[in-house]
Amino acid sequence: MNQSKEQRILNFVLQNAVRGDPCSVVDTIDKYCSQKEWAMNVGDEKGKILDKTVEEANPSVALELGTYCGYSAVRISRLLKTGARLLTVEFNPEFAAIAKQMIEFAGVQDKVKLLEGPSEEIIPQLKKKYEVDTLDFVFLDHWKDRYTPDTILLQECNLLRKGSILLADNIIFPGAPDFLNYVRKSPHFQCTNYPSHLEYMQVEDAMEKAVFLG
Ligand SMILES: CCc1ncnc2c1ncn2[C@@H]1O[C@H](/C=C/CNC(=O)c2cc(-c3ccc(F)cc3)cc(O)c2O)[C@@H](O)[C@H]1O
Ligand SMILES: [Mg+2]
Repeated sequence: MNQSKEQRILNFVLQNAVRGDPCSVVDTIDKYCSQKEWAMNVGDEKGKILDKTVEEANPSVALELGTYCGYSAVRISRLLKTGARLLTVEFNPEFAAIAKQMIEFAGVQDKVKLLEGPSEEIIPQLKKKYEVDTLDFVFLDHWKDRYTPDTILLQECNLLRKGSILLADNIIFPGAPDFLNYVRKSPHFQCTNYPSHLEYMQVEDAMEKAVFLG
């Protein structure tokens, strides 16, 4: 049975990156996906915006929606302070298996907890089952039509606090128009737009930061 693209990405990392070195894992995925096969990792240009936002948030507890191969989970967790943790949600079992191996190879498994299942099921479990009080940082990079319902769900579950930082990928391409509308019109969010480019391409894209005001 021939391999999936995601399996090929993982194999390239296992053969070319440095075990235990998250930066080398991130760089190796970018090398593969820019030179051999495109894949929907946030990439290095938008990744630098992600880095800056994570550093601004300096989170104790971070959430990622849409793990995929684990590129941004490795990218985020490499910046976390001692004792801080990232919860990342992925409902495709094949992708979750790839991401788990990617996270372990990078050596960040003690900082990252991969939660398998749909976000609308996982989010309501975060407080009781995963001992979350509130989230300091949320990275939205899953199906674009889920950004808004999940942002509403996070509020309904009391998972956001004054100053919680949400960062959403793909505001322009593929686009998340209803999310943009929702957060920009809401009195509960202070929004900032970060123009960039689609990963590995010269196509316009952007990220949106939405700070919860309580
Ligand atoms: C049910 C809620 C829910 N719960 C848990 N996991 C969920 C989930 N919904 C989705 N997932 C997982 O998240 C990942 C999906 C991510 C979706 N991302 C894009 O579609 C995207 C596309 C382009 C692009 C495509 C084609 C182009 F031509 C150009 C650009 C670029 C980008 O950066 C992109 O992020 C997968 O692992 C899903 O299994
Ligand atoms: Mg994306």
